[in-house]
Amino acid sequence: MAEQREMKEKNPWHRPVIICITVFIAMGVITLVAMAVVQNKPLHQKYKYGIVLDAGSSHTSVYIYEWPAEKENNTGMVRQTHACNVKGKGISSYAWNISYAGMSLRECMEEAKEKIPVWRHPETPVYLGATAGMRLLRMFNAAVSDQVLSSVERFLQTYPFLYQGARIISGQEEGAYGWITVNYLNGNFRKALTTMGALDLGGASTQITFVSKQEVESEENSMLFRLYGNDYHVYTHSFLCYGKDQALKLALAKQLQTGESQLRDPCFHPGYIEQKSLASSPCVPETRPHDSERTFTHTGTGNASLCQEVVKRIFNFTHCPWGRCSFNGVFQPPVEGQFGAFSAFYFVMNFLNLTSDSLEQSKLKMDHYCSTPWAEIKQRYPSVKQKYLAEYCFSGTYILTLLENGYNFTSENWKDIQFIKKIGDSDAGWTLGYMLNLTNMIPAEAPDEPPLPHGGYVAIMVLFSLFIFILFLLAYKLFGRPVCNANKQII
Ligand SMILES: O=c1[nH]cnc2c1ncn2[C@@H]1O[C@H](COP(=O)(O)OP(=O)(O)O)[C@@H](O)[C@H]1O
Ligand SMILES: [Ca+2]
Repeated sequence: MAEQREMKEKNPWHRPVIICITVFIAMGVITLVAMAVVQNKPLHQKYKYGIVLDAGSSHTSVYIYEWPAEKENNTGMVRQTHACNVKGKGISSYAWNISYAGMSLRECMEEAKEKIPVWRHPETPVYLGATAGMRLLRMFNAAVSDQVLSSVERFLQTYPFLYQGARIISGQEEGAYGWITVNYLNGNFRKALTTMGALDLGGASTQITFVSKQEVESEENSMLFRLYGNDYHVYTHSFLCYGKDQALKLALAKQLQTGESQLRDPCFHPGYIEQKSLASSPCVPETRPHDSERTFTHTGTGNASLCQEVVKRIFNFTHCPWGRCSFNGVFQPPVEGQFGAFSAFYFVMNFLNLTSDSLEQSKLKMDHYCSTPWAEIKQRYPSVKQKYLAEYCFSGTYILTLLENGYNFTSENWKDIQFIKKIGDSDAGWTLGYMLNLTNMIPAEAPDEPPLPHGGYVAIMVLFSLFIFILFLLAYKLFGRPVCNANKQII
């Protein structure tokens, strides 16, 4: 007994002070590793900002984007933090009131000044891109469209941001940047996944953009992007005058061709009656000289199938100089894959509750909706803007016709169209893609990334420290006593 006690006392592992020291060392290792790892993380995320103004035909929106400053070239980092709708109409409507075009942006730009930290103002880029409304104005009167752009330019330059220009973007750019936006936000580039097509419906133009495995026969519809180490052969087309507001003008002009002053229109609800005039625009050329403002009485008859016949007449399906066409002699390969349909595609289909219906169900619902009397519609939706409300029967029918007869979607692939407004926090639209491109934020080649994300690295370090600690304990249990026993045998 006395020998045993002596042995225990000689074995240092049996002393409580040594046990305590071991535990403290192990805990110290864990704490040190954890602290070193946490300390390596940047102190706090510093954000950078960018502002893009979408000067559309119907109105202007101001978008603010932010991204972590040290992750500028990592794709998937940019997100929309704020959107502001400019009151009033689009900048092209200031053609005869030019000095107010810039001033109209004041409220939203003041908001941007408040939302972005002051110290970031001088390095925050501001871009303005104008779309089909300004394209039409330029066709109508190039000098006036230049003056409108100068007015907004002068105004934007009074702000403390880094002004990067105001210009009319091409239809090709509008389509391509919309496609970049939806695929960037869905993380498709980073993961080298198959991409999603983009369908954008505005007031004055509409865009279709998707990756096609088939050859793109017409050069003007073909774009090549190298993003994140992958090549994308993209088909894109923008139809000027086929946004929903100009398409309505085309449909009215077609029906007014007979020269009557009374128009009985199946695309408007029964009981709808308004005095209107149809001003000539580059989309609706004057059919008769000296007849630039045709006034007429517009009455609704509410019949969706007849409306579809009217809408079909604004497309030319017979002339096609290529292997295959969408309409108006424009080449289009067969649609393939998933599509995101945004802006007015979403507003209209969402209002009509058609975002998750089949093509057949959508047509049946449109029959019912269009034949509902105007008085009942107004009563049912008292808070909806009357201009939108009056036009939803036309707009819904136009969308179904454009997608089915124009782009050749079928009952089978209708489910591949997702009507979307936002992806995460960011609106689907061309603006984000535009900014990503101009700031070179999507690299052509994939940058080298650390093998582990920061969180995973911390977890592994802590687990390893724990593992070492447990090994210490085990070693004590296993080797502490046997040493005594061995000594006993020798004795
Ligand atoms: O809440 C809504 N309901 C229906 N249509 C809407 C709503 N908000 C916007 N819109 C429509 O979306 C379209 C937006 O077009 P935009 O102004 O972007 O023209 P653009 O892209 O052809 O230049 C317009 O036709 C506008 O009337
Ligand atoms: Ca638009």
